[in-house]
Amino acid sequence: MDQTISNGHSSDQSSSNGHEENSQSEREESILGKRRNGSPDSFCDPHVRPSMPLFGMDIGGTLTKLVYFEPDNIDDFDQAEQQTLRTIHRYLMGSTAYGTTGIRDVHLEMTNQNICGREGKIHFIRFPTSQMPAFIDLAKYRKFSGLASGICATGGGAYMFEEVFESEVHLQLHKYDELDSLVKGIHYIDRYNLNSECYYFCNPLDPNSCEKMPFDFQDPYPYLVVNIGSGVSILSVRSKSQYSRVSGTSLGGGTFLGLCCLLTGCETFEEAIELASKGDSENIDKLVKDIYGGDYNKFGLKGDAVASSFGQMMSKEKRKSARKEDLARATLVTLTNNIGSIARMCAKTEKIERVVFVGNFLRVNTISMKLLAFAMEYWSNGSLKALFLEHEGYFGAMGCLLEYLHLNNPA
Ligand SMILES: Nc1ncnc2c1ncn2[C@@H]1O[C@H](COP(=O)(O)OP(=O)(O)OP(=O)(O)O)[C@@H](O)[C@H]1O
Ligand SMILES: CC(C)(CO)[C@@H](O)C(=O)NCCC(=O)O
Repeated sequence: MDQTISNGHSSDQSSSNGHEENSQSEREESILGKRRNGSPDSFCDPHVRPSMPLFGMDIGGTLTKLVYFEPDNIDDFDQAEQQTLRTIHRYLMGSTAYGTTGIRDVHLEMTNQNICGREGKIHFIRFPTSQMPAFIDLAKYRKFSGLASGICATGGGAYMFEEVFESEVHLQLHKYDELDSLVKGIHYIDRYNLNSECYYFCNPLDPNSCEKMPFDFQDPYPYLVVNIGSGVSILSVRSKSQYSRVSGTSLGGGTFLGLCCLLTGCETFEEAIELASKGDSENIDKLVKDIYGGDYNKFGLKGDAVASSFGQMMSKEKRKSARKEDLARATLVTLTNNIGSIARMCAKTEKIERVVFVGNFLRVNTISMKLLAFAMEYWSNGSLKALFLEHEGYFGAMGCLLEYLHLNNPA
């Protein structure tokens, strides 16, 4: 299969990086500005009906995320579309698990959505990108080639798998840039989620009273996005249509999972997080007090701060007594703190106070979210706020569908 995959075709994709045309941003302003949380306005021009079904797919380095808009009233469509929609409905809605690895995140489903004059629901589905050959076989078998609308796709895989989709499935991928899509998806989902999308952890410095609280993200600019996927991209977002990628690091969610598998023999992300939840990183890391016997006062370093991640592992004895749980926890803490530290420096350089952490690394991972909340507050003396979004890793997939609707349905 590798032989049939092309790496090319990227040159026709222009990067917007904050230089989107005004007409596009004004159009979006007028579209997105209309409604917040559930008023009956339509997302785009209700007179221009895109053909169904509507899918958006983000093919990432580790996970593929799929959003599907399911119209409520299937009887409104012509016969051919009805047939396709019923088949999709039977397959996708019949279950919450597909094969051994595909999952529909039912808790994230968005109801009462109005896209181009159609009421419906948005569904959120994910599977490992390593399963793409099986997905392509399924698409062939289920005759996805009949989908008049094609599939909107983003992420590196939109480029890598474009040719194989065309030659094997006879399906065109409409490609969109992953970071443009990410920003668009964040703005749409935050605005149109009937439940609160954005949250923070209050009292992050006190483990006994630290708890999740809703955050009003209505007037968010400027803010930093830290997208923790396989790798990490950091964006400075100045308005609905203006952003730039200010930094990134290859030490991301993929690094956590890769190192954890190596060090503990675990096989899945869920297993790695479960191990970490039972571990103690202080058995693995060297703390300031392990070096100073207490605080390093001159530069405000508390004795409990980590001086050297994995620093105890230079000792043979300590290596012998290291438990899998401790190693998993130390790996998680190391990666999280490093990302937090880079995010803090970017926020300082960009003179930004709100830092929004997204990406599937944060899935079922309250440990990292609380650590990031703590790190932002503690190391900035309370001037930075860590924010989180419920739809974690799905913004790119949502955003690329929106890009398609904008381009094809100018308001
Ligand atoms: N079920 C899962 N399987 C594998 N990794 C998972 C899972 N759930 C959460 N993760 C974490 O999420 C990360 C992937 O996040 P995400 O889907 O946002 O990125 P991606 O799009 O695959 O990567 P990139 O954007 O860098 O191409 C993994 O590296 C891992 O740390
Ligand atoms: C390469 C991407 C953008 C793919 O999503 C991501 O994995 C990433 O931002 N990696 C970090 C690359 C770097 O800036 O070092």
